[in-house]
Parts: sequence; structure tokens; C-alpha cells
Amino acid sequence: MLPEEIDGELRKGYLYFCKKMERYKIIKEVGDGTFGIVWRAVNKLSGEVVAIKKMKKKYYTWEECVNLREVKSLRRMNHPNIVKLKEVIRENNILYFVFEYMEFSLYQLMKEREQLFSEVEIRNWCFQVFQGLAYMHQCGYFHRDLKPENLLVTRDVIKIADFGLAREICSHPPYTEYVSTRWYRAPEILLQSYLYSSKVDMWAMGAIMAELFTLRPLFPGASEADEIYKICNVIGTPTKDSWPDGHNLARAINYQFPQFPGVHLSALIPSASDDAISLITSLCSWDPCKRPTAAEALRHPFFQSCYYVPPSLRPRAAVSRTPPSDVVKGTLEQKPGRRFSVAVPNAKLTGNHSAVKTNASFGSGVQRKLDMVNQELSRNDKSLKSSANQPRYQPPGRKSSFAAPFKKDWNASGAADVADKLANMRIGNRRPYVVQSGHSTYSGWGSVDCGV
Ligand SMILES: Nc1ncnc2c1ncn2[C@@H]1O[C@H](COP(=O)(O)OP(=O)(O)OP(=O)(O)O)[C@@H](O)[C@H]1O
Repeated sequence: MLPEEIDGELRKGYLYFCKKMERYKIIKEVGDGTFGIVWRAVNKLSGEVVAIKKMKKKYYTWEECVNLREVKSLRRMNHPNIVKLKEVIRENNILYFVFEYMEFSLYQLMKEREQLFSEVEIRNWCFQVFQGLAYMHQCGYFHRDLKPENLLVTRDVIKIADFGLAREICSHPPYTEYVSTRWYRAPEILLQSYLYSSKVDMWAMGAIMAELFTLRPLFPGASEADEIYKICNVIGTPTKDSWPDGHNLARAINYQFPQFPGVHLSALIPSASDDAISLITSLCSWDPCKRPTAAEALRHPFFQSCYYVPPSLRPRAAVSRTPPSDVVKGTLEQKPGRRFSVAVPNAKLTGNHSAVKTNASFGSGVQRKLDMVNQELSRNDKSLKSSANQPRYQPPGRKSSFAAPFKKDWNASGAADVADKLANMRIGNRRPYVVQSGHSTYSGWGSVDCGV
């Protein structure tokens, strides 16, 4: 611990030269992901609480680290709805990411929830996430692994985390490696397209939005094949007219869509308003071209009460947006001069929403993780008649007993391959620097002002 009497320049000097990880006191483990273990920690000098992600793989040179997607993408992004990467430390060949600390993941909040969230809460969260996404997409990145576990919440603010799979929009296909958690995976990825785009994030947001309303995953597939089956079951089989590219993708892998008319989403998400259903329906469109962009989603009537949209995200013809007369209590208030909006939910948000979670089978975090891992292990099963290892939740009245006629294994490359690929990427031409700013030290590689 740094003696109290040391301050000013001396303190800064100490900070700079002491072993970097010694500056942090680890409090406890808060997450164990595919690529790293995440701890809650405190900066001994400033008292700031941070999240430290210790990467599982070893990194023997800085060059290996600086080109990691998580570093490459996060270092460029500065937005109130994207978790801030404060520092990158490599010590004893171990790589640590120091992030701003967030209290909960959306998944934790859903898991512990007995009553449904109110639409106001859901609106405020989604509005913020779409702002983060609009910024990220505008910066030229898409996330590719959006899921409730990667949306982190502290009080009223929600932020997008885990950029381990983020991809530059202008990077060149094929995008072949493991991508996104199955329940939130867009159909074009399931059908093995290697030309997918930022619209995969919009699909994931549709599934997440629906889950926020029902506290149940919308498409809880037990394998890739079952995932498509469940999507067909809910939104109806795509026709050659509604998604010609999808039919081409299916033909290329010798896949035949199961035939379902689909259901109106309001039957599955009864607590959602017509506007919410309309937005979820367009986000969960088979054809990526028919899904709105994040900037378009922000202008959907569902967000009418969230009237502050950053100028750069507004359509040119509609630079000034008239505040609605019936602003929902607790949603955004326009603050002049504020660069980004932060939604502020009503303190009594939950009061009127007494619909109680009836299916108590929504497993614990560990169980869910195990379910997902088990399902991933079984992804090479071509016959999916058994429902034994499916998630316990199924959309009401629907059973999955479909044997998918696949020609080849689905996405055989796994997360380990991604880690290897990350490690083998070439060195970028930027050089790291260290900046002392306020309480925290930031090690970065330059930033790009995306003009939002
Ligand atoms: N900034 C943070 N503040 C608080 N908790 C965090 C933070 N970042 C991550 N976590 C927790 O740690 C978990 C794992 O983090 P993260 O998703 O970054 O790791 P990963 O290895 O990339 O995981 P995944 O298996 O999802 O790819 C998250 O689900 C979250 O619960």
C-alpha cells in the first residue's frame, strides 16, 4: 500500500514504476467466461472499484496483445453505453484488462427477477443499448456476441461489454470462426453465411428485448439445427420471396426449413405493447436487410418517449425532433448540451406489473452456462429428435421433435480456435502509450473520434 504522506508527482511516479497489478487489490471473482476470469478489484491508490479480466491464454509479447479484437475495438470506442477499457496490463505473460466496474449483468437481473420488468424499464435499457450499438456500428465495428450476460447494468445505466468477438465492418469475409451464443445467433450465421453484417447485432437485440419482457429466451435452441427450428416455429418459415438469400444459403448446405406458419409475437409476449411487438418483429426479421439499423431502431415509435437522440444519429431531414407531449414518466428528459442521453427509470417502475414469472425453471447462471456448453457439445448431432437436453423453457404449446437434414457439421470450429486466431493476428501499426488522467492510468493506442 502506498504510504499516505506520498502525494503529488511522487505519487504519480510511484504509480508508474510500481508493478502494475500491485496497484489493485482483488476483492472477488465476478465472472468466468470463455476467454477470461473477471474479478472485482480496487485501485489501492484512488479507491476506484474496477473489473479486471485475466485472460486464460498466456501472452508472451506485447505484439500479441495489442491486436486482440477486444483491445483493437475497445480502445477506439468512447461512449457512455460501452464499458470503458481503462488499462491493459501484461505481467508475467498474463494479460489483464482493467474495465470500469458494473454491478450486474442483465442476465443476473432477469434470473433473480420474480415479477416482469415494466415496459418503461425495458425501453430505457434498450434505448441505451441501441445508442451504444449505433455508435459502435458507426465506428465501424459490430459486436457479434450480444447476450444478456454481456449487457452490464449499474443503477439506471446499461453498457455493452465483452468485445472478444467484435469485428470490423470493413474487414474482409469469410467470417468463419465461432460466433455468438446460440440463442441470440442470427439465422444467416446459423445457415453458415460468411457475409454477415452489423445486422447480426440487431437480431440479437430482438431476442434480448423479447426475453426482457417474458424472462424466457425467445429461441432457446438445443443445437444449431434446433435453433433454426425454433425460429421457424416462432416467426414462421421464410419463403423464397421473403428471404431469397436465406433459401440460397439453405440450399448450399442441403438444409430444408421446417414448415411453420409462425405466431404473432403478441401471443408469446403478452405484456408487450404494440410498439414493442412491432420493433421486436422487425428486429427478428429473417432477412438482415429488413432489420432496422441501430440508428433506425432509435427512431422507432417504441422509443417515442425517449426523445433525445444524438445529432449524428438523426436522419438529415429530421435534425430537430419535437418532444412528445406524453413523455412517459421516468424516461428521458432532454438536457441541453448533453452529448449522450442516459435513461432514468421511474423509481416505482415495477409497481403495476404484477405478472409473475410462472415457470420457475429458469436455471441458475451456472446451470445456464452448463446447458449452453452441453448443447454446444451436442451440436454435431444431426438427428435432433430427442428433447432431453433442451433448455427447460419452451414457447408454450410447442415441441421440438424435428430431425434436421444437414449435410455437414455445424460451425465445427470452436472458441478455442478463436483464441488461437486472436493470438496469431498480425501486429498493428499503432504503438501503446500511457496517459495519467484523473484517478486512473490509461494505457491506450490512440483513439478515434467517431463524431457522435
Ligand atoms: N466491467 C465489468 N464489470 C462487472 N462484471 C463484469 C465486467 N465485465 C465482465 N463482467 C462479468 O464477467 C463475465 C465474463 O466476462 P466476459 O464476457 O468479458 O468474458 P468472456 O471470457 O469473454 O466471456 P464469454 O464466455 O461471454 O465470451 C460477464 O458475463 C460479467 O458477468
